[in-house]
This record gives sequence, C-alpha cells and structure tokens, in this order.
Amino acid sequence: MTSPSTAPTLYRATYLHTPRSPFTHPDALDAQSDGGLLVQDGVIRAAGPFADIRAAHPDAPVTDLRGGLLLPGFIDTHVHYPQVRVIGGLGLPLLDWLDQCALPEEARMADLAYARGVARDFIGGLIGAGTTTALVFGSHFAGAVDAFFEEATRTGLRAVTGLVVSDRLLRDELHTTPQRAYDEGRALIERWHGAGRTLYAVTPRFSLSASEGILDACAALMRDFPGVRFTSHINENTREIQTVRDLFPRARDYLDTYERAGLVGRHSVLAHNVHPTDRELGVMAAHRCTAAHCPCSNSALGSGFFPLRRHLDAGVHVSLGSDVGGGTGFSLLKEGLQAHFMQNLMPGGVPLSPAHLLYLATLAGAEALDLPHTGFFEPGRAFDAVHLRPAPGTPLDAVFRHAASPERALAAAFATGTPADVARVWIGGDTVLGG
Ligand SMILES: O=c1[nH]c(=O)c2nc[nH]c2[nH]1
Ligand SMILES: [Zn+2]
Repeated sequence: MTSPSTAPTLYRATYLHTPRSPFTHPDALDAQSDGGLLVQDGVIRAAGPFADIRAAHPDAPVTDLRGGLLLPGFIDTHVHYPQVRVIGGLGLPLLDWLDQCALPEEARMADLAYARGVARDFIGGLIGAGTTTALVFGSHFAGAVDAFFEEATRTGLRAVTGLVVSDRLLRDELHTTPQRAYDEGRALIERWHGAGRTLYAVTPRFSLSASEGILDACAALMRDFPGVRFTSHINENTREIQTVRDLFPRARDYLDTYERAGLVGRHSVLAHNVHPTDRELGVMAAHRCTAAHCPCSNSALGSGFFPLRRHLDAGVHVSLGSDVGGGTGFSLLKEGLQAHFMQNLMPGGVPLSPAHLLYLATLAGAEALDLPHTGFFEPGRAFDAVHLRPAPGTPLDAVFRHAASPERALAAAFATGTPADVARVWIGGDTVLGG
C-alpha cells in the first residue's frame, strides 16, 4: 500500500550542486542563481531555473530561501560516535592520542545511559553542521550501537554504522572474540540494516588491534549479509604501519591484511591512506573501494599530507571525513578548506576549486556509500539539503550580499562558513534543523 501524497513545495533559492565529478568533468558544477526545486513526499520532482519550474507548477506553494545558499546535505564518510566529547586532544601522534584521549572515553560507552547522552551530542553535532548522511565508526559495545541507531532513527539522520571490533593492543574492556564479534554483529544487522534510513557497516577498528580471527569473523558477516558496508582505518601513521607490518609478517602491505580476509570491495571505505604503496592504490582502484580523506585529523595528529594526486592517477575514489574526535569538528566546510590548504602546500598537490570541495563533501560520499538517491539535486533523488544563511552583519553575510556569482559565494562558504551559518537542514524532505 502506498501512503497518500503530501502537497508539493517549491523551494526558491540560489542553489549549487555537482551532478558529476569535477575531477573528470571540468564543467561539473551546476549553479542556479534563481533556482527552483519542487519537492513532494521527500523526493525532488523537478529542478532548474525557478521561472521554468514555476511555469510548469503554477499552483505549488513557494518557500523563499533567497539570500543564502542551498546545497545538497553533506555526507561525512568517516566520523567516530564515541569521540564527540574528546574533540580537541591536540598535539599527540595517533597511537598516543588513542591511549590518552580516545580509548579511555570509548571505555565509558559500556554505560548505556552515558552512551545515550553521547549519541544525542554526536548526532546533534552532525546535523548542526549540515551533515545529512554519515558513515559512522560505532562503539565497541553493542548496547551503545543500539543507542546510536535509536537516536539516528529518532532524528531522521541517514546513518551507516556498526559494532567496532578488536581483540588486541587496546584496553581489555574494549576487546572481544571472533565468535562474539560475529554474534553481536549479526543481531545488530538483523535489527538495523535497511530499517528506515539506517544501514550496517562491519567495522574492525584497524589491523593493529584485529587478529586474523577477528578479520575472518568480519568477512563471515559480509558473506552472510550481502549489502552491508565495510569500514576501517589504513596507512594513517608511520608507527602504526610498522606495527601492522610486524603483526602480519605474511601480508604484502597494510591493505593486504584486509584483502586476504576478503574485506576489500565496492562497499569498503578505508579512512586516511596517507602513506599508501602503489600496489595498494592499484588494488583499491581495481576493487572500486574508497579512501576517506580526513584533512583536519591528519593535521591535528601530524599524520601527514594525503597524496590525492596519486589516488586520482591510480583511479581510487576519494571522499571526505571529519574524523571527529581526531578531527577538530563536524563541519565539512572546514574539512574542504583544510583539504584545499594541504593540497596547496604539498609538492605536487591537486589545486582544489570550490566545485571540487562541494563534490567531495556531497556526491563523492554518496558514491562511496553506494547511495544513489542522495548527493545532488535531480528529480527522483531525496531532498537532503542544507541552507546556509549567515547572520546579518557577519563577514559571510557581506560576501553573500555582494558576491559577483554563486561560485564566489560558495568559495566564501568553504573559506569562512561554520555550523553557525547552517539555518535549516532537510533529510528526505523532513526539516531536521531550523525552519
Ligand atoms: O584517526 C583515528 N582515530 C581512531 O579512533 C582510530 N582507531 C584506529 N585508528 C584510528 N585513527
Ligand atoms: Zn578514524
């Protein structure tokens, strides 16, 4: 039975989106200075110049969003739910930061009441930054993962997440066994994968903390439940990489620890990849898996410069992640700016235009997660959107009022926009913030 249709709404706005990748299509940015998006039942029905949409739908009520910028909702492809309350542990390299900042907080997630509060803080932070879809590193505790799925369902966030599993070198209370990893993962998949807007991601923390037995349990879940996603970390820090080499003497490299277990494929998103070998890039491209680039985290933890040029030359898909709490906040505008800075500063870096940054923050994530109903504005896609409308008197408001083109306003949004400039957020046509 189909539910009865609701009345359409015609949104009138300056909107920008990237229906294609600017890395392969130089004219990928579509900017409508006076655009119209007709939305009904959460789905975009028509898109284009306002005058054209108006003429075709003369009776649709209009919501006027002019004076700001309307963008597709941001898609964060790497962010840690249990770390929202430890953002800002600056000055430590990865393994020390994990020991001193992240893991003590992750151990607190055993307390379900605590986890529920963290889930509220975390999802509030994501939506407040204009993020409408996220691939979320979950918790080591199944109860805390349930709490996350419940909060995602309550708020309407599109979320892909799962139980984080490890069996060595963290803290005892964060360790599990292959059998428990499989059993708890299976129960969570059966409850949440494909329920409403939520999907499941099989999530070994990283090979440093995962034995072959745990990786095999992850592979069994991937085999038994086709369609679940896979995520983990790779090649972030030189000490981490050396430790993985010592732990897996038969593996050719870091990627091979996942590849041998059968965990590298179209639905795999590997965070960081700051120090890849050419072989790893070739295999990632061949399997069409994604590297989630997290520039603020790479800077804060001193992990290094992401070799974007090598990824592009090898044909590896790249998306963007905030990596909270190694990263410094939820804003994908800030991640885009930091990516731009780092590519500017590194020898052989890729010059990133505002169109590249918008693509990385939106459609690139939809492609990484294989969510073809999100990522840009076209008839048939869900209306997931963020309206940036800076407060009067702010510098960004001054730029918006005087910008020579929507592209210039978009560049300023990446240069100086923050969550304070997010006025309204929609997911599947529902207003989840502002309005
Ligand atoms: O940036 C990171 N954050 C983490 O929590 C983590 N765990 C393993 N490797 C990691 N890298
Ligand atoms: Zn991470």
